[in-house]
Amino acid sequence: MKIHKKTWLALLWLLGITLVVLHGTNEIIEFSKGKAKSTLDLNHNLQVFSEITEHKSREVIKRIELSSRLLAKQTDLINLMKRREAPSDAELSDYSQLLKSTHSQISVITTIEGEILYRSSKNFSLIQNNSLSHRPLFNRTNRQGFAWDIYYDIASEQPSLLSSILVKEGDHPVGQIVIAHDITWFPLLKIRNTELLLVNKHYLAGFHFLTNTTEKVRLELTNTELFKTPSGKPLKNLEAFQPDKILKLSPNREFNIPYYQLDGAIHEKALLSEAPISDRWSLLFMIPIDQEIDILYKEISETLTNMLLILVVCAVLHKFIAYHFRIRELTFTDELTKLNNRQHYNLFVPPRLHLHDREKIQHFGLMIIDVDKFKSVNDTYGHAIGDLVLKALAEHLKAYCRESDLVYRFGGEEFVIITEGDNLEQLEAFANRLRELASQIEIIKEHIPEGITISIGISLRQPKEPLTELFKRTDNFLYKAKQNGRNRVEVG
Ligand SMILES: Nc1nc2c(ncn2[C@@H]2O[C@H](COP(=O)(O)OP(=O)(O)OP(=O)(O)O)[C@@H](O)[C@H]2O)c(=O)[nH]1
Repeated sequence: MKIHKKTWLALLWLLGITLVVLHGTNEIIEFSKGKAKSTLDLNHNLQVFSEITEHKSREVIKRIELSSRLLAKQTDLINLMKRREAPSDAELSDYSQLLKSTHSQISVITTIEGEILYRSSKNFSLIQNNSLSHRPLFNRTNRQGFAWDIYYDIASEQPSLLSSILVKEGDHPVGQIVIAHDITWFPLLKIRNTELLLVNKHYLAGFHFLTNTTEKVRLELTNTELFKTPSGKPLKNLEAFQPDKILKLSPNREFNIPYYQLDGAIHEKALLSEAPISDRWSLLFMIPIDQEIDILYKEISETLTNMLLILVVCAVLHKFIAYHFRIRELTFTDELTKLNNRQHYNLFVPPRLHLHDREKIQHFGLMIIDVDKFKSVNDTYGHAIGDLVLKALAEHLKAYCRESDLVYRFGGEEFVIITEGDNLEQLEAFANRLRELASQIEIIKEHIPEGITISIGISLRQPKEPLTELFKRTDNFLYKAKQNGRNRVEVG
C-alpha cells in the first residue's frame, strides 16, 4: 500500500508529540528545543513558502507572456491567410523562433498517439486511442487506412466532424490539429513539422484559441456538404489518422485519402471530394499546446497545501511545546528565585545516586545553605526586601556553582546544592568562599547595609546511603553551624 507523503509527515509529527508527552525527560525536552529551533521555525518556513510561491508565480507569468506572444503571432498569420496573403519568410521565421523558444525538452516526437475531440449529436467528447472502451484511431500493425476523421451519425442523419485531434507523446499532449474551412492553407511546410509537434508552454492561451477555433470550425462545417462521400453515402467509422502525413500535404495537391472504411468495407482511393484541397479545406494547422501552466498551477496548489499543512503542524507544535515548557517550568522551578524546586530534587536527584553506587562518580556531595536570622531581615526591612535577598542569594549561588551542580531553593530561606566529584576539603573551601562572598552581595547591601550571612552544612554521601539519610546528616551539620554561632561552614 502506498502511503502518501502527507501521511508520513503526520505520522512523524505524531511520533514526536507522543515522545514528548510520554517522556518528559531532560533529553527529550532538550531534543525538542533543538527541533523547535530548526524545523519549527515558523518564520523560516514562511520565508521558504513565500520564496517557492514567488518563484513559481514568476515562471507562470513568464510562460503566460510567451504564450500571449505566440498567440498574437498565430493570430497575425491566420489573418494574413484570411486575406489570402502569404506570410513573409521573416514572419514565419519569427513564429518558428517563438515556438522554439517556448518548447520544452522534447525535441522529436517519437510516437504520435491520437486522441480525438469529436462531436456526437450534441456533445464533444475526447476519445483516447489506447482506451479499451474505444476502438483505436490508428492501428499500426494493420493500417486499414487513414482519413480525415469524419463521422456520420447515422441515427441523427447528421454529419459530425472529428474537428480536432490532440497529438500526444505518451500521456503528454503536444499538439492539436484543427481543421478549419474558411482560410487558406497554413504554410506549414515552411515550419518544420517537428517544431509544430513540439510542446510549447502555452496551454492556457493555446487552449483558449483552440476552443474558439474548434467551435467556429464546428459551426461552419456542420453546414457544409463535405461529409458526403462521392457516392452520396454517409461515411462511417473512419478511424485512422496520421497527422504527420497530413502535414505533408501541400495546398496544391488534391486532398487525397487513400483509404477509408465505409460500412465495414475498405474502399481504396475514395475521395471525400474531387475538388482540390485549397477549395475544400482552407486551413489545416497544428496548435502546439502544453499543459505545463496547468501543471505549474497544480504544483503551486500542492506546494501551498503541503506548506500550509506544515505551518499548521508547526504552529500547533509550537503552542504544544511552549505549553509543555511552561508546565515543566511551573512544576520544577521555584517561582521567586527561578531555581529548581523540591519536586525537581525528588525526581532528578535519586537517579544520580546510581552513578555514585556504581562508582561512576567518586564523590557525591550535599550542601544545605540557610540565611542567618532571616526572620529579622523580614521584620526589620519588610517582606519585599526579604524576597530581594532570596533572589540575590539565588543568583549568587547559581553564579558560583558549576554547570553540573544542581542548585535548589528548598523552601523558605533554605538552599541546597548537589555536587559531584569534589572531596570534602574542596567542598568546604568552596562553601567558605560562597559564605564570604554572600555577605558582600552588592544589591543586598544597598538595602541592608550590614549585609547578610549564611550558614552551611556539608556531607559527602557514604556508599549506598539513602538520600534521606544523607540529607538528615547534612541538616545536622547545618544545625551545628547555627549552634556554633552562624556564618560558618560545618562538614562531616
Ligand atoms: N521574604 C520572605 N521570607 C520568607 C520566605 N519564606 C520564608 N520566609 C521567612 O523566613 C523566615 C525564616 O525564619 P526562621 O526559620 O525563624 O529562621 P531565621 O530567622 O533565618 O533564623 P536562623 O535560621 O536560626 O538563623 C521566616 O520569618 C519566614 O517567614 C519568602 O519566600 N520570602
